[in-house]
Amino acid sequence: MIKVEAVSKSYGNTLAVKQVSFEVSEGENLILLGTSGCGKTTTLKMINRLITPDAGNILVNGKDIAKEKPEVLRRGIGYVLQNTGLFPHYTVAENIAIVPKLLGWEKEKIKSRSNEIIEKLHLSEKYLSAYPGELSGGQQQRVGLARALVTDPSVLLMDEPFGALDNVTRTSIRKEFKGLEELKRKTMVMVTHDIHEAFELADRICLMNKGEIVQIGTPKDLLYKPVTDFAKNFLASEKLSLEFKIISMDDIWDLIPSSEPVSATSLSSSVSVWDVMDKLQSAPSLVVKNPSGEQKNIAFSAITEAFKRYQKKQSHE
Ligand SMILES: Nc1ncnc2c1ncn2[C@@H]1O[C@H](COP(=O)(O)OP(=O)(O)OP(=O)(O)O)[C@@H](O)[C@H]1O
Repeated sequence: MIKVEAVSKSYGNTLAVKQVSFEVSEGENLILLGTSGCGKTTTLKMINRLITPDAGNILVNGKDIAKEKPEVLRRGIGYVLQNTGLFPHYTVAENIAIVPKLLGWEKEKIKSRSNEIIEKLHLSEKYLSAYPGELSGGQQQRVGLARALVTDPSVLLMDEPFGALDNVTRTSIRKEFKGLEELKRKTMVMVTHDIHEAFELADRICLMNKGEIVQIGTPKDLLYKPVTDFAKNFLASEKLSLEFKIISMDDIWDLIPSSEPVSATSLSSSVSVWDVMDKLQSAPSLVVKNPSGEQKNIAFSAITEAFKRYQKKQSHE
């Protein structure tokens, strides 16, 4: 659990972070989102004491971090840096082994855990002896994540973890990231300026502007209940595509007419409207099943109609 209480930081005359407070529950992924220079990275780096706040308190797992030795604190917090931050003259195995070595792990334990984490992140073991420069951007990103996860820390901080990747790699790695078992129990704070990334990965989003928090809430809160014009305008140009991605078939289930299923295979109703519409490009209809086992046959007209009605309902709430 992470608790940030009224934290501020200035660089000379620049007030980079002003009275920022938030909590991240165990197992939650909070994403700091905002325009360039709004204080996201400074906020993140204060959580592992890479930057010292001028005022306020930060607690990690109940302990005031100001009272802990920075190096001890950092060994317990996974950190994925912008542009991976891998040491170019260390092999992949050596990069991954940095924190385990500091913790005094036996050689064999380092080796077996490195192999395990590399496999979980879908990287071949053959890369362990390679140097970062010999890997693609996506592979380097996986190594950065492996290095942060190797000691299985309960807290993970990530600064634009997919920032250096091209759009196609970024989208696919993001999907994979979402499904990673190793990340399911982690308490995470992630920085991004990419709205779609934030909406796809966050449990809650902390929208920042000029060093201050504008709004903290679920993706749906931000879309349907923006608290200021800034929040509304920040998302305006992407609103429709974000809605397609965060509205699930569960959300619109009751708005879709019942019908007899016409296929033996079915999709889970937890999928997004976007995913179903994507699949409907190559099939006239498909069957979706909800958690109680009810199945509905979904065609393009039914889903668009239900989606429109859902949008209307939200705007009236
Ligand atoms: N070391 C520093 N010295 C002086 N000013 C700094 C320093 N680091 C950050 N700043 C300034 O503090 C403000 C917040 O910077 P920060 O990097 O936290 O923002 P950010 O939202 O992460 O931006 P970006 O997305 O561009 O990385 C900016 O105005 C930035 O120029």
